[in-house]
Amino acid sequence: MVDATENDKPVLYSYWRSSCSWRVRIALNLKEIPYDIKAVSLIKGGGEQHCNEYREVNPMEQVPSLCIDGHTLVESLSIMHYLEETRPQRPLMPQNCLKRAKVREICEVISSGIQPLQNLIVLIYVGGEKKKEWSQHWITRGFRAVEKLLSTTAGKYCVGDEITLADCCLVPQVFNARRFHVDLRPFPIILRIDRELENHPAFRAAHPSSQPDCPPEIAK
Ligand SMILES: O=C(O)/C=C\C(=O)CC(=O)CC(=O)O
Repeated sequence: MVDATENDKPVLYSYWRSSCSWRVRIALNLKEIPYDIKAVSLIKGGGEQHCNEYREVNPMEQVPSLCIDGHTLVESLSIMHYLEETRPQRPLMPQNCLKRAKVREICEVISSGIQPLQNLIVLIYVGGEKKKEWSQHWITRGFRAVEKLLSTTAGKYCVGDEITLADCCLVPQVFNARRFHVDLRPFPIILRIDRELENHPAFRAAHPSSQPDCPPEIAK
C-alpha cells in the first residue's frame, strides 16, 4: 500500500459498494474536488480493511478514509464536514441554523441509526439466514423516521431546494434498502428525492457501478 499522504491530490480509501464511501464520493464530486481512489476490498481474503497496514490508516478497520491536506481523516460524516469547512465552494450545509440542525438530524438517523445496523461486520455476526430479515427490519424502522422528518423539511431535496449532506447520506441508503429488498412503497418522499438525484452527474459518478473496483459483470 503506498503512503497516500505523500500525494497532493486527496486519496479516498473506498470500496465500491460501501454506502459510507459513497457518501464521501458524492460530496467530493459535488464540490468538484479531484481525488484518487485507493480501493480497499471488504471481501478479498476476509477483508483488506483488517490488514495491519490499513489499521494504521483507520483504526476502526472500515472505509472510507480520506488523505487530504497532509492528514488522514476517518468517519464519513466527519470527513464531509471537514470538506464543507475547508472547501466552502458549492455549500452542502444551509446557512440557517434550524435547517443545519435538520440536515444533521437526517444524517445522524441514517449514519448512526440505520447503516451501522446493516453493515458487513454486523451481518456477518448475525449470520446466514437471518441477514435479510435483520437488514429489512432496521432499514424499515429507520426509514419510517426519515420519512417523517422529511415530511416537514423536504423541498426538492431532503432539506429545502438545495442539495445538502442529508442527500449524500440518503441516496446510498436507498440503494442498500433495495439491495435487501425493503418495501419502499410506504416512503414516497424518500423515493421522490432518490429519483430526483439518480441522474445528477455527481451522484452518478459516485455510484457503485461507476467505481474502478466494481466487478466488471456489475459495472454499467
Ligand atoms: O459488498 C459487500 O458485499 C460487502 C460490503 C458492503 O456491502 C458494504 C457494507 O458494509 C454495507 C454498507 O456500506 O452499508
